[in-house]
Amino acid sequence: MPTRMLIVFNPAAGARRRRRLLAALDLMRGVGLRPEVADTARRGHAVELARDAARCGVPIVVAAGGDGTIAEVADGLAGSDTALGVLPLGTANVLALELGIPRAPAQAAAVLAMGRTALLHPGLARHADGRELLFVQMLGAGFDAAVVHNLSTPLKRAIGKGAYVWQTLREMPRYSFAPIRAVIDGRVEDAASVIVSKGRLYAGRFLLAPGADPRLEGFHVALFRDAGVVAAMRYGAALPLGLLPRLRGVDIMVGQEVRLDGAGCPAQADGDAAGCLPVTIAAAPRPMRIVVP
Ligand SMILES: Nc1ncnc2c1ncn2[C@@H]1O[C@H](COP(=O)(O)OP(=O)(O)OP(=O)(O)O)[C@@H](O)[C@H]1O
Repeated sequence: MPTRMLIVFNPAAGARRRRRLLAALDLMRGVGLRPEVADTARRGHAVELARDAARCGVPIVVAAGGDGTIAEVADGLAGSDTALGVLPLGTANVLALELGIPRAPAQAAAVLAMGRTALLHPGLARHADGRELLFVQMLGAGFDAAVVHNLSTPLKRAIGKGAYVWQTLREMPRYSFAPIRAVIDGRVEDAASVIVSKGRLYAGRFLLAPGADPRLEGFHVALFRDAGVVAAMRYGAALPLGLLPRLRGVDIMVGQEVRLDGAGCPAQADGDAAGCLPVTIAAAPRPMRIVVP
């Protein structure tokens, strides 16, 4: 009996991604899978689609998109026995890179057909109004979140990662660099920006937190101590060179529970805007299974 599988796809992501999805679907059918596709109609819809599929006992729900879509599908599957699959069709695909999930449709389909799973430990951010947000890769507060909040989606669809570079250059002269207070398992730390990471990588293949692994519990918290344009330029230049974790003014701490405070400071989770501080971050109540190579 072929394995049932729901593929959750964001049609707003463009015709090129639809073509890559169709190629993957053909290959999946060829290796005995029975994929059904559900298109999202709006932001947040992937949570509902995944939750409904899990209630119906679908064994695997595949997020066909980037980290934002993966986080929404993971949110919908939380607490169920349905495994999360990934077809990396996003702009940065950080979780897929982290776990070695291939981008090419043929190889990605083969991974789903094998169905080997690992445990994934998502993070859960709680806002002051009680709203909760699940994330699989990272939550950023401060400068990188300002970039995400003000990023133009049409530009991102048109030029991909270049849109982040463009927006970073636009934010540098105008971002306020308001101070952030991080409380990591009770230790108080001050920073200009903070990234609470589940994984090693950031913004693609760039090294942020050596030793971090989304298959393990806990968080690596990168504290960017220095404020201002010059510091932001140093951090931005060190990232693609792989030097960020060793850079003066960057400290990485490990913890299980993180509280971030900073009046009006923007937050982003898995590359999507996630309101403002304060937030409290802890492990999601239950780990989940993810299909891996
Ligand atoms: N039908 C839709 N219309 C508008 N937005 C949607 C729709 N479906 C999903 N979205 C939103 O689009 C966001 C971005 O999608 P996704 O993360 O898959 O691609 P990406 O941003 O290009 O990839 P990456 O996270 O790797 O940069 C998702 O977080 C989701 O909330």
